[in-house]
Amino acid sequence: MTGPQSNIVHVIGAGLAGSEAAWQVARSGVRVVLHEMRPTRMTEAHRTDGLAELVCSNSFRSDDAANNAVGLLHAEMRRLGSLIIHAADANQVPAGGALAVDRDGFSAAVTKALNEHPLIEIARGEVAGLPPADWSNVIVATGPLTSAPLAEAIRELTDEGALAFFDAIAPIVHRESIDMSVAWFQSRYDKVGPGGNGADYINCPMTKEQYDGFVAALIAGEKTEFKEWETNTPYFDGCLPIEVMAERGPETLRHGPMKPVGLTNPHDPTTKAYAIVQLRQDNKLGTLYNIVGFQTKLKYGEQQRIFRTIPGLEKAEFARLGGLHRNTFLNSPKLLDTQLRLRAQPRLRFAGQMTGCEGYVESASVGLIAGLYAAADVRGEQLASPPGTTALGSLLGHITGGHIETIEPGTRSFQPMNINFGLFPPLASAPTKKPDGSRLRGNGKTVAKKQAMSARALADLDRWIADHLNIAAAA
Ligand SMILES: Cc1cc2nc3c(=O)[nH]c(=O)nc-3n(C[C@H](O)[C@H](O)[C@H](O)COP(=O)(O)OP(=O)(O)OC[C@H]3O[C@@H](n4cnc5c(N)ncnc54)[C@H](O)[C@@H]3O)c2cc1C
Repeated sequence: MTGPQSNIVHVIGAGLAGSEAAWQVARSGVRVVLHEMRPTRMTEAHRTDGLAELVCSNSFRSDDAANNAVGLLHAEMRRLGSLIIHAADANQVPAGGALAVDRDGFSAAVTKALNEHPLIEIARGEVAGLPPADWSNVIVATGPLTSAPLAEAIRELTDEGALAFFDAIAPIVHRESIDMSVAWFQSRYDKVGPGGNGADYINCPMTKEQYDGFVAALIAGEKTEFKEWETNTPYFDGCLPIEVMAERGPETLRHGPMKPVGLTNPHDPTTKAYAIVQLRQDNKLGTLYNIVGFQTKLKYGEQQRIFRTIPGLEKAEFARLGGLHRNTFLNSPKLLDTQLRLRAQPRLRFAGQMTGCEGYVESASVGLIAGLYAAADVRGEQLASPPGTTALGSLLGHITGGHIETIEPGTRSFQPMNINFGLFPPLASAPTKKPDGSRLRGNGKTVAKKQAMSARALADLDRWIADHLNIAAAA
């Protein structure tokens, strides 16, 4: 493509995020070059040269916009003219309440739409390092398996610890599902760290019998195997899976993440716990807590079964489960501004899983907003961020600032996250009554809360679209 580079957006990577970003840029009337390295170079997981290839499952998860956060994100993306959701809708296969697709039909539809758009040029070839200096408006959407030369160049631009090559994810629990008649708030030795108040952790006590049973369950629990290409990536610096620690000896965890020192159980102050599991606040809202040091390769079902044996977590609801796999992503809350631009080099904007979201839909949604931001830049405008009450806005909030750094210095704690209601700001007043005036109880309350959050999100998104975008919201 010839012409002044300042009028062109370059998108690197035509996966879920890059394809959506390119579509949104072009839809805004701005020219775009979409760079994709396949088929010249493949990632370890992609198999085709199709754009927006789904590397694993064919599901975009729940399509229930009223009760499920990812379903709500689908609805928001439909209102914003998403190519990815449109192609998914057009290539649906039956999957109950989920939006699942025929993967080949889906990828072919995305490829066709991008190929046929007059403002989009598709350039096949790897961007093997930092983009040329005259590319003034770039979206990097190269995904969890970004090719090595580009990943290395980005790492040099940031700093040693700012670009991760591995997820070592500890499970994250919804705060309201923790039984505080068993657990309690306290920091070890009541230490007040930066931003803390001396009672920053939730502690769950264990007796010797409970601890021994827990260690045995970790060792016996079914694990996910590493893929062959993952075994070559180093991950052992300070993020050993909890079951590997358990295998090293029965006392290892009691001297590691489960040490019982510096903590007193206010529910039973005279009894010393044999081991203590700690949970640390994970988002500014205080709605999510991660289980400290519990990164794991246990299968998801096993994690729920075993972690619910921890006193206080019997009814734990998990916002995400633990894991360990190859994933290239930025420490975005530090490195990116609210417009997803790299602070160190603002011509580079990031999108997709590299920003620290997780999942096909989330990656595409971050591509969508990155495309709108980039197109606004070309017009010399700045697009206001979507409201934090929307699914898109709350996900962006998590990526660019909502996550809190750990209160002990040194450990990097930002981890990729699926959209979930824990990322949304609480309602000004939670519903307490049904439409017939009777009181809501138990699960009914949770359902009503989610529905109220979803309704608030869609109303706020429609207002934002009317105020800031030159398109009509499609219901
Ligand atoms: C093995 C694996 C399985 C996963 N399974 C699921 C799942 O089942 N469900 C789910 O919701 N999420 C899954 N994910 C997580 C995530 O949702 C997907 O990886 C998703 O595709 C991320 O979207 P993206 O656009 O950020 O990256 P991608 O869709 O991976 O797109 C990145 C694109 O950039 C290209 N590229 C890379 N480097 C360069 C370069 N230097 N120059 C030019 N092009 C480049 C790649 O070829 C690719 O096409 C999985 C991730 C992995 C790694």
